[in-house]
Amino acid sequence: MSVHINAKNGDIAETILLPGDPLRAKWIAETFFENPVCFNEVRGMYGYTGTYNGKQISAMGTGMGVPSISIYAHELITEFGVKNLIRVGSSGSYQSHVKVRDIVLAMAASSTSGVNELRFGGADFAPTADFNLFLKAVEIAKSKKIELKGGNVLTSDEFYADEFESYKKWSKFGVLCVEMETAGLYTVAAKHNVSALSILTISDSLVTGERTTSKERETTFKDMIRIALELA
Ligand SMILES: O=P(O)(O)O[C@H]1O[C@H](CO)[C@@H](O)[C@H]1O
Ligand SMILES: O=c1cc[nH]c(=O)[nH]1
Repeated sequence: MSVHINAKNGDIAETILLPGDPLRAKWIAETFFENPVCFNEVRGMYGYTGTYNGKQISAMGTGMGVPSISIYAHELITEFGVKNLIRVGSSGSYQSHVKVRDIVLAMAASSTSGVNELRFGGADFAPTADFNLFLKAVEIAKSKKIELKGGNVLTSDEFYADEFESYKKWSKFGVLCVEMETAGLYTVAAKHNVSALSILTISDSLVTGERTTSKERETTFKDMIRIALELA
């Protein structure tokens, strides 16, 4: 048992899927896992372990933002021995060629979060995906004929930016989309020498203003989850 996770040693698999929304973790477990068992309800941050194709696998919510995912990633790694942390999140597009419902693999995460500036005394740290998980995700997607995009994403500390137009600077430098956790996840994984990958589904576009309905999101999220499940 750790400060925020009420589980015993062995309750959590080496590979865990990490959506921001704890109800998405419950949905993943109930939809895709065989024999899902809930290991955490502390703060309503549901965590489940089951099997998929005979392999043990877990899913747990992380909450929103770098501090929240950093707490859960730290405890999962240091207290429960988790080795592969796969974020399965939603994201807003910054590019006209990145369409609503597309799936993006975050190769790296730029950030407006101050955590790494503090940690590295003002110097930059480039949070990056685990190369092997990235390659494996590409192969899985190919075999399932699921199209992917890959590149730099922005991990923002703001969901409601003061200046909407500020996204255009990132867009100009090729950043594909915005979300709120990947830079934190990749940094904590790097610190503890374990593997992490963020798979993101585009839920809305800052360029066109388009948004998916919750029903459409469920279907497209399924493709992202089908890739993530096979990374175990
Ligand atoms: O859908 P999730 O995984 O929560 O991800 C995105 O959605 C939340 C904002 O609505 C932020 O957590 C952002 O990163
Ligand atoms: O963090 C997020 C997630 C989806 N869409 C956004 O605009 N931001």
